[in-house]
Amino acid sequence: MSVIKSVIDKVKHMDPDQKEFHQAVIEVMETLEPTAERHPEFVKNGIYERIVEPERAVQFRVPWVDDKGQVQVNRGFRVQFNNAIGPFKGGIRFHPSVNLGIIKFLGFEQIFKNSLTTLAMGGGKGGSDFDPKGKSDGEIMRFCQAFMRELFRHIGPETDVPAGDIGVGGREIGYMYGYYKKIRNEHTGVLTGKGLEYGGSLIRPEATGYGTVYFASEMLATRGLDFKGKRVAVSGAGNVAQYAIEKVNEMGGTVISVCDSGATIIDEAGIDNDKCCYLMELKNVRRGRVNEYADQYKTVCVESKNVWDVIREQGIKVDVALPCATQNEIDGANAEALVKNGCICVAEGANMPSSPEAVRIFQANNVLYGPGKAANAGGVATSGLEMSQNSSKLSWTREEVDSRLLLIMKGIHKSCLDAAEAYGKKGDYVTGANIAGFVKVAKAMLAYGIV
Ligand SMILES: NC(=O)C1=CN([C@@H]2O[C@H](COP(=O)(O)OP(=O)(O)OC[C@H]3O[C@@H](n4cnc5c(N)ncnc54)[C@H](O)[C@@H]3O)[C@@H](O)[C@H]2O)C=CC1
Ligand SMILES: O=C(O)CCC(=O)C(=O)O
Repeated sequence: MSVIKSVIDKVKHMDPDQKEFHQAVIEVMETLEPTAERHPEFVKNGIYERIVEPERAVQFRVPWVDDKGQVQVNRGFRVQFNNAIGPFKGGIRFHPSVNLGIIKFLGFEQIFKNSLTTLAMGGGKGGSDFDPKGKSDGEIMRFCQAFMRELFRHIGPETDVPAGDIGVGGREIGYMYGYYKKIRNEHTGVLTGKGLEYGGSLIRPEATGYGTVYFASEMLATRGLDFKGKRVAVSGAGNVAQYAIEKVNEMGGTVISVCDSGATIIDEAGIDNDKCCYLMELKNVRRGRVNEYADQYKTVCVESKNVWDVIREQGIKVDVALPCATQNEIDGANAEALVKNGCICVAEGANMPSSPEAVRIFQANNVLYGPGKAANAGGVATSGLEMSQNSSKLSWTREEVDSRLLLIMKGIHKSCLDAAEAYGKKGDYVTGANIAGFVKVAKAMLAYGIV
């Protein structure tokens, strides 16, 4: 039996209930088969067996008091997956669906993504099953403080540097950083995504969305195409979606959709910058739902369905798809419909938003398909730039950070294509991203011996 197959079997056997983690491991491992042939030293030194096992996974109790004075208890996680090439690095997710398997899938993906950025960052991820929806600002603060009350002992600027993800934005990072500073009595780059006043980097809020569009633009350019005049479907309405919309508008495309977990909006006239500002205020300040956008601009609003279901059911034409909400939001039927409706490019702002069947359909139909670990790496890359600024106690201009982000995204695009070609899979961004990300980490692990 090949080492890859036995690693996959073992992962399934050890944690049978962690289906998202299995999905991520299978997707990566199946493309790494040729690396095992070309690098027998990886096999001999158990690199494949070791890379699927986190360095450590911490689970903890998060007790906090709600506005009614009642004690609530949530579960917190930090999975420190791999620090071969730098401190553990990856976001924190607050969402009711969070469990150990989901944090492991995200932490595993982060290893390869962070490696692709060329910066010195290992892979990690954390989160809680806490649901921020409908919570008051005071409740959010008390929860963030309770979460950091345990997390602080596991992280540090040279050890593990968390950031935001679903349900964790600037406000939550502020509360967590403030509490860390209080109990550690030190001002240090232990979190990224910080406010500009206390060590944050310009462009970090924009970076994941902008980076995804930069990546898509590179993919389109391989076919002599660009965003001008393209109809673009975006899902989600949070951090990644908002700045993807802004950048698509700048590049001359028209964004026709957004969604949250309550509804999908189809705006045939396009979500221009004024409407995007309205969306940002609605989501980031008023913490409202997207159906208010439909009331404001008299657009289509479909309750309880995601963007991809609505596109399929209504036969909506789309040139480019930017899924920016959550994992497995595009299933096989949705992928078939996107292909049928003319989609030529999919760049994943979210982590693993396409099911394995959807990925197969995109690839079989010659759709330019950019997996999340490559397409959305601009966020963590800019977190790496925030770490550099914190270490040197400098703040770079917006132009400097944005130009570095663009260069990094172009570099990732090239590494994916180069690795794919070198391993006989020309044009396959999935294989390219996995192999390019993996080989660097594997060589570092090899250098350390068995530790
Ligand atoms: N924030 C960042 O820098 C990065 C985020 N990502 C990924 O991008 C995705 C979005 O993250 P953010 O924008 O940061 O989070 P966010 O919390 O700001 O926004 C998430 C959006 O997706 C929607 N959403 C979540 N689950 C949904 C569901 N089941 N159906 C429909 N809509 C749903 C939410 O309503 C919200 O509008 C996630 O997959 C995250 O892991 C990836 C790289 C970096
Ligand atoms: O900026 C970071 O460290 C985390 C970004 C993240 O969570 C991701 O890339 O999925």
